[in-house]
Amino acid sequence: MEPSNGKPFRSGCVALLGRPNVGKSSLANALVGVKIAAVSPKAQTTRQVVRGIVQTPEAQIVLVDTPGVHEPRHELGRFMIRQIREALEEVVGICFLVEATDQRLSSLDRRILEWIREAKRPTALVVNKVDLLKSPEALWKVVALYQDAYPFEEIIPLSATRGSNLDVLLERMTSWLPESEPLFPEDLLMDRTERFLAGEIIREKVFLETEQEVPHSVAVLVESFKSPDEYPDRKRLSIRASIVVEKEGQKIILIGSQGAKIRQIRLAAEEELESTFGHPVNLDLWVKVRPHWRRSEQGLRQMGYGDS
Ligand SMILES: Nc1nc2c(ncn2[C@@H]2O[C@H](COP(=O)(O)OP(=O)(O)OP(=O)(O)O)[C@@H](O)[C@H]2O)c(=O)[nH]1
Repeated sequence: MEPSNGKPFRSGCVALLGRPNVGKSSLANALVGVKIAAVSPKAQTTRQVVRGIVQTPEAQIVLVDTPGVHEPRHELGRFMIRQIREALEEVVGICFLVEATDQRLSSLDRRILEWIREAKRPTALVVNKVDLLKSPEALWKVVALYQDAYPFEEIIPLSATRGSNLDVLLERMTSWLPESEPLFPEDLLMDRTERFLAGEIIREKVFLETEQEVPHSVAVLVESFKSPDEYPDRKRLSIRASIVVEKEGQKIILIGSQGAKIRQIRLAAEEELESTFGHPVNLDLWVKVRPHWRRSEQGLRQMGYGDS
């Protein structure tokens, strides 16, 4: 495949890596231009690697959005960490995301830097959330903090939510890619199905509407996903999903007084599903209890978190 400027086409995978909540999924969504991954102010929103595809005239950049690096406390956490390690083997470059307001290197950051050393890939320090900074001096401080710990090839300050400096990041990532035919079909935006995305949108709304341990105990199973073509009046997308929690008490919280909480979640999810898929949506939500599903491999597999 020849791009318009006559240079050979490039294609490859680049990892977005960092602690929970630094904005990896927000950056993936901003670069792809549509939502491919759930975003919330709570740590560990992302649980599975999602690949988002950015197509430019010269290149196809496959962004590998990874779960936040954390100290796992159960099988789900270990599954998330395994995926991150596997992703690092597949990529040709790494974007290490940190926050512009960071004051010191955490133990998680140090662990990530060890993995980066082992991976031996070109790595950019991506300082996200620069919109929160009050002065340019504050940016120099955070850059110096991380630069002292690792010789990054590139330093790119940006804001994923404001969309600033994304073009510079894309340019740098493109320079890492080998000459190659596109890895994915050109019209594809992500490596997951619409059904998967629907489940993630519902789970994101649970994260946004619940507190403490409840969001982390939740899995969403999309039981049925019928596109308008399959639905009798041919105009609505019809989705039935179970929100699975670990304890009866969590189920009561999720349903809320007279069903108020689950209704709020359903309305928020319907609104986003409609704008994502471009059809009116009928969302049927059920809450189920599966004790300790996060603690066993079998429980994880039942919730769709299987090792590929
Ligand atoms: N102010 C500001 N907030 C941001 C920016 N980027 C992301 N955020 C917010 O940071 C929070 C975490 O964003 P996510 O994209 O879910 O972070 P993540 O790194 O994918 O998180 P995990 O799934 O826990 O690994 C959300 O509330 C985002 O809106 C930014 O550029 N500026």
